[in-house]
Amino acid sequence: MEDEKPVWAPHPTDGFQLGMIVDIGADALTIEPLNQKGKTFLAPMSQVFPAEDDVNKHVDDNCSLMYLNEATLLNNVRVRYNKDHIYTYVANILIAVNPYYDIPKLYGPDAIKSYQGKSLGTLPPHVYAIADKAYRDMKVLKISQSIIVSGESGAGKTENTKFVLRYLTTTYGSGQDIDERIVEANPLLEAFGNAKTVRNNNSSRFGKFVEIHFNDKNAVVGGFVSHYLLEKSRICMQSNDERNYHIFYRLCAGASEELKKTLHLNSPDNFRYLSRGCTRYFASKDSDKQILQSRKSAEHVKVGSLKDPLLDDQGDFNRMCVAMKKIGLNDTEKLDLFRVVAGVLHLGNIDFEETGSSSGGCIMKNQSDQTLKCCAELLGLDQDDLRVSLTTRVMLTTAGGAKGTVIKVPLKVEQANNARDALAKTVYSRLFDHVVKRVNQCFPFQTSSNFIGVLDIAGFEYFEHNSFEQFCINYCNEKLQQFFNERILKEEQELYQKEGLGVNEVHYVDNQDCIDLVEAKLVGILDILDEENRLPQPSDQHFTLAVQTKHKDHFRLTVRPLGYAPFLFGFFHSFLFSFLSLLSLRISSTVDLLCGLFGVFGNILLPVHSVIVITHSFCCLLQQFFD
Ligand SMILES: Nc1ncnc2c1ncn2[C@@H]1O[C@H](COP(=O)(O)OP(=O)(O)OP(=O)(O)O)[C@@H](O)[C@H]1O
Repeated sequence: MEDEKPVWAPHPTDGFQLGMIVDIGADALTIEPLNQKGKTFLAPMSQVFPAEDDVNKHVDDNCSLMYLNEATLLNNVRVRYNKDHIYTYVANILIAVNPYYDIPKLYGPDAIKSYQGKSLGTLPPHVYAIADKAYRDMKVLKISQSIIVSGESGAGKTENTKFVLRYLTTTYGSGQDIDERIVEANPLLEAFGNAKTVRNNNSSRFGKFVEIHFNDKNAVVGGFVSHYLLEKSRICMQSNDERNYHIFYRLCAGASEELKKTLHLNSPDNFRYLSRGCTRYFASKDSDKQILQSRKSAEHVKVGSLKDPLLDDQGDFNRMCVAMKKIGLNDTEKLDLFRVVAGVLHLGNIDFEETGSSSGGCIMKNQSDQTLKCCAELLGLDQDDLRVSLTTRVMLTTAGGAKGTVIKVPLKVEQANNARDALAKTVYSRLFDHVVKRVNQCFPFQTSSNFIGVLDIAGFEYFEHNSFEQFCINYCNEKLQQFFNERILKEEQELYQKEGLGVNEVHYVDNQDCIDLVEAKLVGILDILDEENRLPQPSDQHFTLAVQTKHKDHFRLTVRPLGYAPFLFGFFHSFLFSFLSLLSLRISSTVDLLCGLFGVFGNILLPVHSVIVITHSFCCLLQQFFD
């Protein structure tokens, strides 16, 4: 840091603030903020950074900053964001800050045309430039390329993924309807796999890897979508402000009277799987008027519709039907999909009660008879089979004279409720698998030379109540981060060394220990979990104890005192929930990763793969900084 020059010093709420160093202590600096003359504060030396000469100037690429540190980088992105330049490079990584409104002409046909064949850096940073670079690399190197889109919920991953797909199909498509089909598949996937959460009205609750395939002339010939980790818990339960998957509401709001009758539909608050969350529809002032009062929940009638410029349940239902037709689904297939969706809703309304007999089992409540009938009819099941499957479990005798005999053991009410919910989750997730499979059949290809893949998966998640799903998502993100570490930091540094470049070693947080904790053979959490699963009487307590014993004092593991533990759950299926509230894994943060990346990218060579990094935590920090 140079004398008499402003510095960035930490600010408790704003991230960083500009100030002058007025005194240097043993470990701390005394800072006088530029906008509060006479007021000073102490800041740790390691958290004070030199500022650029002109803090209002911005650069397209963070690597062009004179001083590369967390504060200059944040400031550069902030200044750009305020001018609607939402994209910034870090070499060939792209940072995107979600503008939450349509920036005029940013993605239009002229913009698409202008990025075609242009090297990175010749035009302002853009997601189209990354897509074009991937295409050119694929063409020149004859190697398939991948674009990783990473960031927290609501950061804009899915929107940017869609821009990449649109760019590639528009610019390098064959001009046939296959290009349109690839783009049209999105509304269908989003209807079944997206939901309103507290952070994002259109949150993808599944991860996907979309491949755009090219022939030997490098023209688009087809696509393929692989999907991961659909959030199943949402099918049966959502928090107050969240909703189930869009399709449920779209069907209730948009189905014709005839379809509504066929599917025995009603307003969302009549279904258990919808009524515990938010039951309002997304609608504009006009479309709200078109939805019949009888289809609206009491909450919707009282408070009004949910508002989002991109979402409208009734209109989206009609758009989805058009998209289904465009990608080749006929009316029968369409109706079959809707029948399963409605069947799941009716399944959730089935109730049980104790029989009062000595067997201790339960029966279906009389009032559920009609619901059972609808559900069985919609799902194509025999009513009695469904009733028996929900109220009993099958046991095979393994010893004695009657070895292999099937015995039906009656379930208690709570067990039957669990069986019902498990069936609903399985049916819906199989339906989602089917939707993806059907979408894939819509853009088939005979041969393909190479592909460009776009990975769009949920970023790190940490809620007040975390379930097994958060555990899996975070584990996946740790693996992704390790890939970054290996691919970008470690390999690049090895290359520098090999080539004798005198570049200082860049230290980064290695998360191998975190990954080992989860996946190591025998002692990893997943193996311990499998082991617990095999016990005749698995329990939360025993599992938690096993993890604690095997990983005493592990840096990544926080163990709550046992007396505090919610060991009330009697059934095995739920033990993970209590386990997760007992042990919290300290995950490596995306910000750590970014700092690692930014630390080295001033010197880095271009890697083969293009990478987009979108960080929401980073955006939150920025937001504070901006206010
Ligand atoms: N480039 C953009 N321009 C305008 N609005 C945007 C842009 N990117 C995102 N948005 C807005 O932000 C919302 C959230 O974006 P998106 O669904 O892509 O986030 P995400 O990172 O995929 O979140 P999740 O992980 O929850 O699926 C979008 O519905 C849209 O309203």
